[in-house]
Amino acid sequence: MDIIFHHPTFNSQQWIEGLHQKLPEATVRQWLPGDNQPADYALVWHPPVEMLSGRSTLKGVFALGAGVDSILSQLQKHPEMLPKGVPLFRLEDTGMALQMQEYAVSQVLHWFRRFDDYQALKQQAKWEPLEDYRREDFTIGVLGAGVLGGKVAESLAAWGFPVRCWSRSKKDYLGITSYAGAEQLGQFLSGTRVLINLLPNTPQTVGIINSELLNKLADNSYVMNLARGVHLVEDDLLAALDSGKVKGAMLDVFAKEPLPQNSLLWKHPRIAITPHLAAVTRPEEAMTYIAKTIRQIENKESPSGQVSLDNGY
Ligand SMILES: NC(=O)C1=CN([C@@H]2O[C@H](COP(=O)(O)OP(=O)(O)OC[C@H]3O[C@@H](n4cnc5c(N)ncnc54)[C@H](OP(=O)(O)O)[C@@H]3O)[C@@H](O)[C@H]2O)C=CC1
Ligand SMILES: O=C(O)C(=O)CO
Repeated sequence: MDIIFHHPTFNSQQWIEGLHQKLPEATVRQWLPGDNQPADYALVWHPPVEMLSGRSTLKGVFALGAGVDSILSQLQKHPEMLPKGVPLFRLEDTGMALQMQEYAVSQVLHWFRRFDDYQALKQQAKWEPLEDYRREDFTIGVLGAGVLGGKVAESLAAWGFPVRCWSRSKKDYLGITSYAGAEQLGQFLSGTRVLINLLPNTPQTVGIINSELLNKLADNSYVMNLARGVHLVEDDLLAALDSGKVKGAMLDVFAKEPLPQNSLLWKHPRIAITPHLAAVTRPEEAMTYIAKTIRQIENKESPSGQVSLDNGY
């Protein structure tokens, strides 16, 4: 079994050795330009078109992350990159859900305990106890209730917050109110105080966090974008912060990354920024999932994690 690997920044040697340990029967190699030797599986992130094109022997392609938007947008331009019938898999959780939970819970608690206000008061050397926020006024709405959104919603519910989620299909998560489809988006937004985005980037979700959506949130709301920068209309967020509709935002992802030096987002006192690391690929967990999935494919079983090319996620 031959496996080819390409990632622009990961340590290839670590992956080659790690995969070989988990799949001793496999020969794993880093793909380099000009390599058109046969391969059964390809592990990729931002793959060059020539790496995959014309590989009729492939049995599966693995995206080395959770979001497959960059691969699918490349596929649109170069459909020959994925020979018909070759399944594309993505990382489902493999350690990312816990990271997302840490990120979301810590920031929600920061806002709930008004640490943002106390930071501002500190700038003025003001000793001023503020009124507590009440959990019942702090409804959290998670856009996207899949592998990561579902786990984030559950972790916030465990802290006693009222939590709701929005997805394409209805969910049955314990203690979480589920809304589904475009027709229920308005209901989901109404009364939501903290909006957390964990949607995939698809034609239906681009620009979804815009002024129309923000205006439907509760007053003094908060926005956390953990999914993709293209979901958020940055100017609309800035306007909502300046009008007072939105009180604060925490952004991990941006339309342009790295976020340009001259972006107004850097300067806004009520926007916190992290450089796209809400959840990163954990090599050990990812390799365990990939090895297990390859075995399932070889045994003609149906593994989970296959991307629906029709749905775009
Ligand atoms: N910032 C970071 O570091 C990281 C960001 N990400 C981002 O997080 C995203 C989510 O990951 P993950 O949870 O694994 O993805 P999933 O595919 O498991 O979940 C996606 C969710 O979004 C819902 N959804 C998709 N399209 C729509 C729509 N048009 N309307 C309503 N709901 C919709 C799906 O609904 P349904 O369940 O009904 O299908 C599903 O609940 C990734 O695509 C990636 O972009 C991921 C990892 C790290
Ligand atoms: O896995 C993903 O989709 C990511 O965004 C990793 O940072």
